[in-house]
Amino acid sequence: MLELDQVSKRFGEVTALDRVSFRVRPGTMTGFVGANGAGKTTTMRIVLGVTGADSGEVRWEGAPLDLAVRQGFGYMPEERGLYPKMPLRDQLVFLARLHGVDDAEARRRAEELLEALGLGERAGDKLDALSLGNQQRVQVAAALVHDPVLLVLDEPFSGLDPLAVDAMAGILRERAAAGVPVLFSSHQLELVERLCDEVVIVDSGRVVAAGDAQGLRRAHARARYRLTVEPDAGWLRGVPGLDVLDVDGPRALVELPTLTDADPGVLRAQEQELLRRALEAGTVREFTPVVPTLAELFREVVR
Ligand SMILES: Nc1ncnc2c1ncn2[C@@H]1O[C@H](COP(=O)(O)OP(=O)(O)OP(=O)(O)O)[C@@H](O)[C@H]1O
Repeated sequence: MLELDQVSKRFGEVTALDRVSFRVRPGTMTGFVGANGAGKTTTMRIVLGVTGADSGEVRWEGAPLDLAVRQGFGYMPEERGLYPKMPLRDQLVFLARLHGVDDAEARRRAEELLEALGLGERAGDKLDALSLGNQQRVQVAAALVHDPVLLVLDEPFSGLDPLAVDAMAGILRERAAAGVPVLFSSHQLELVERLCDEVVIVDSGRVVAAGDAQGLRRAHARARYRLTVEPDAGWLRGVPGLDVLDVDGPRALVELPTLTDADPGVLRAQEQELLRRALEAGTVREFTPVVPTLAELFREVVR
């Protein structure tokens, strides 16, 4: 497991990271989200040792990181760092060799990865002869070629078409399923929601929410319900304290004034009161809690 413990970093007057703490567990895909400049790249660079932290600690399996441990990590940096004029196979072999993999094994892995990424036939082509999406696949191959114990990827999905997104997602999922903790940053919240077990949300260098994606969506949002009350749900607009997000004939989407992780007694009382009013107003066909999307959670915690 990777652990960040109170990691802080300043660049002159700018506080890039302010006591950032979170964990990336074995076998999980963790999505790292935050607005531009929130501190994602800086965090990843500190994990990989590209940048040093001012204070705090990063640990792997409970021990502070050193060069040997970092050698075992796989990193896809934001500034894609491969050689445009070098054939794909040669780049991957070279990178694996840098990580201490012997030549025969490096060749075997390079071929296997290129095959798995649908680039087997392009192994002898130069990187700059490939489309952007295919270059991105090679970038991820470069992060994987030494069979890393941890994967850290900065925006691996940016610029990919839907098919390439699926291919990339499949590769990352497979690594996670093999027990590798996977941390990746993305601005595509629907994608993060679809792929991740855990999410970490940063805002201005601080972690504002972290943990199980489903649980966070529930805990950080206001209690929301889909209501269908025949013949018409317009009366909901007159209920004090109720936020009516949408009404369409008998159907409505409403929010109680309470967070879903508030005192369960308070929440239940508000729910019952709403239901009582609905039963008075007509025939209740539907009264269902609605879990907000990750994008909605993001807007709620990043203000
Ligand atoms: N080398 C540097 N020198 C000065 N300031 C820096 C440097 N690197 C990052 N910063 C600043 O630190 C803050 C965090 O930047 P960082 O690149 O980590 O954000 P990010 O979340 O990755 O953003 P994006 O989504 O735009 O990639 C920003 O205010 C940025 O301007």
